[in-house]
Amino acid sequence: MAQSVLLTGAAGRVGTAILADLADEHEWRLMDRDPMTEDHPGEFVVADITDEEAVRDAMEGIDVVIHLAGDPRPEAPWDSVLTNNIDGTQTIFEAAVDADVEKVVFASSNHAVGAYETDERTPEMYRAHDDYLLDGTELPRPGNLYGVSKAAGESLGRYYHDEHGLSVACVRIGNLTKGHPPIDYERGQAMWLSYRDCAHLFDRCIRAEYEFEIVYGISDNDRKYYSIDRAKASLGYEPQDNSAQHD
Ligand SMILES: NC(=O)C1=CN([C@@H]2O[C@H](COP(=O)(O)OP(=O)(O)OC[C@H]3O[C@@H](n4cnc5c(N)ncnc54)[C@H](O)[C@@H]3O)[C@@H](O)[C@H]2O)C=CC1
Ligand SMILES: O=C1O[C@H](COP(=O)(O)O)[C@@H](O)[C@H](O)[C@H]1O
Repeated sequence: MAQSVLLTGAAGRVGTAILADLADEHEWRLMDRDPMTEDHPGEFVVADITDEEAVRDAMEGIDVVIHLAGDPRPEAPWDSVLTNNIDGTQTIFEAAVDADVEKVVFASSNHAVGAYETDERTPEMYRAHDDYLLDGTELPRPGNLYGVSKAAGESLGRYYHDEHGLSVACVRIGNLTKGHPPIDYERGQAMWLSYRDCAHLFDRCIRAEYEFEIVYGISDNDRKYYSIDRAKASLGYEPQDNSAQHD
């Protein structure tokens, strides 16, 4: 059944990947502080996620929120991630609860756990023969302030689930690259997320039933150091791509 979905950060890369495959699958309300130049489904709201009134208006009649908007730069400074990623995400969760939204899907990141990639483990952990695997049950271990902001977003999700009953899925997205895995970048190949697997994974987050989940968002790469078992079991994720097919 088509659901009414609010997609924040719709004009960005992840939003573009989602809409490329799912434009006709759901009823979309798109939100971004930058207007979208290309054709898009549904209505488009130009607003900043830190504008509480605009967010509350955009939340009306929505079943599911996919929250992508934020500063995506691993090197982003604290004032930006505090405003856009932490404060903005809290505004989204609070408004979602007040509007009786059923599910919020939060775009977390590999950088929430980046510091597990120690000098002792790398680069071996990026290779197919290495069996080191994070599965989503480990504690956050950010390697930068951007990663701290993503760990904070996951904690906000846990809180809004436990205290307010919201269904929350946090997707620790790997490296979304269009067409092919990153070239000459072993780490990026290990956490590659193809555009079609990205759209499929977020579609599963819209459709599946869950309480609170943290899953890794990568394709079924031979090199992987993130398990996709939880995404398969709790969401029904069935990725089709593998960076090894592009070697
Ligand atoms: N692209 C990737 O490989 C990965 C992305 N992510 C996360 O996924 C989300 C989307 O990332 P991308 O699409 O790659 O980034 P992007 O920069 O291409 O898109 C982000 C969009 O959010 C909008 N935005 C930013 N701050 C906003 C605000 N305060 N209010 C309203 N709109 C705002 C921007 O205008 C932009 O269109 C981000 O939260 C990022 O941290 C996480 C891991 C990997
Ligand atoms: O969270 C993110 O991760 C991806 C991949 O990280 P990188 O360290 O391999 O660049 C990054 O491209 C993206 O911008 C960021 O939001």
